[in-house]
Amino acid sequence: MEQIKVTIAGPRGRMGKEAVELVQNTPHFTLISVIDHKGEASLDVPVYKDIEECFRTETPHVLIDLTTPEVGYLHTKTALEYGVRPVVGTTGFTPEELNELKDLAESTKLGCIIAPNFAIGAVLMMKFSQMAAKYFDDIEIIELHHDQKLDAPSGTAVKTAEMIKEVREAKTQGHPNEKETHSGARGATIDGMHIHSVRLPGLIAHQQVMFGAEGQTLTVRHDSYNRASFMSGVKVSVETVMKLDTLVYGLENILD
Ligand SMILES: NC(=O)C1=CN([C@@H]2O[C@H](COP(=O)(O)OP(=O)(O)OC[C@H]3O[C@@H](n4cnc5c(N)ncnc54)[C@H](OP(=O)(O)O)[C@@H]3O)[C@@H](O)[C@H]2O)C=CC1
Ligand SMILES: O=C(O)C1=N[C@H](C(=O)O)C[C@H](O)C1
Repeated sequence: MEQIKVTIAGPRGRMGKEAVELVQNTPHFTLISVIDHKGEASLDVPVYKDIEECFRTETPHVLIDLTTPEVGYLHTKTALEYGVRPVVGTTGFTPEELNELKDLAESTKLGCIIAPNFAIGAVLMMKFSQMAAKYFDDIEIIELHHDQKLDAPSGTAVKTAEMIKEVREAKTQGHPNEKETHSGARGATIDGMHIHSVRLPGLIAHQQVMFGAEGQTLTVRHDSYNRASFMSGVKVSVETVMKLDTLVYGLENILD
C-alpha cells in the first residue's frame, strides 16, 4: 500500500495527541511533521510554528487539522494553496468559509474532507435523526460537551440540523406566543429547530435529538466517552481524501 505522508496541526491538543498516536501506529501512514504555534510539541519529527514555513520545507500528502475555528480555516486554505489535502476535524467554520474552501478545492482539484464528527456512532445518530425527521417535525437538539470547548453550538449539532433541514419543511416550534423571560432559555434556532448547548467538566462529547408528536417522544442519542472513538473516522478520511478531487463536508458522505 502506498505510504501517505501526514502533517498534523494541533499535536498537543486533546484530539491532536490521539491523531499523532493513530498516524504513528498505522503502517501505511508516516508522520513527517507537526504544526504547533508554540513550538512545544515533543516528538521525533520537525515541529513548525507556522504552516507556510512547514509547507515551504515539507511535502506532506495530507494535513490533519485539529486546532481552533479561525486557525483551522486558515490552515485548510493554506494547505489547498500548497497542494496538500486537508482532513479537518476542527469545528466552528462559517457557511461562507465552507463555500470558499469548496471553491478552492474544486479549482485546485484537490480532495478535502471536513468532518464535524469522526465517530461512526455520531454519524449514525445524525442519519437516524434525519430518518426520524420525516415523520416527526418537532425537534430539539441537545448537545453536551466538556467545558473547554470553544464553539457553540457544536459542529455536530449544526450538521444534524442541516441534515434534518434537507428532509423537513421549516417550521416555528412551540407556542406562537412563547416568550423568553430569561434570554437564551429556548436555545439557538436553525430552521425552527432549537439547539441547546450544555458545557460541564466530566463530559466528553454527547448529543441527543428529541422528537415529539401527539402522545409520544423519540430520543436518538450518541455518547463519545473518549477521543479514541473519533480515530477510525480520521483514518478512513486520510485514506479517502487521497482519492478525491473536491471538498466533502461530513463523514456520512464517504461511508458506504
Ligand atoms: N471532528 C471531530 O470528530 C472532532 C472535532 N473536534 C474539534 O477539534 C478541535 C480541537 O479540539 P480539542 O483537541 O478538544 O481542542 P484542544 O484545545 O485540546 O486542542 C487544540 C490545539 O490547537 C492548538 N493550536 C491553537 N492555535 C494553533 C496554531 N496556530 N497552530 C497549531 N496549533 C494551534 C492549541 O494549542 P494551545 O494548547 O497552545 O492553545 C491546542 O493544542 C475543535 O475545533 C473541536 O471542536 C473535537 C473532537 C472531535
Ligand atoms: O470539541 C469537541 O470535543 C467536539 N467537537 C466536535 C463538534 O463540535 O461537534 C465533535 C465532537 O462533538 C467533539
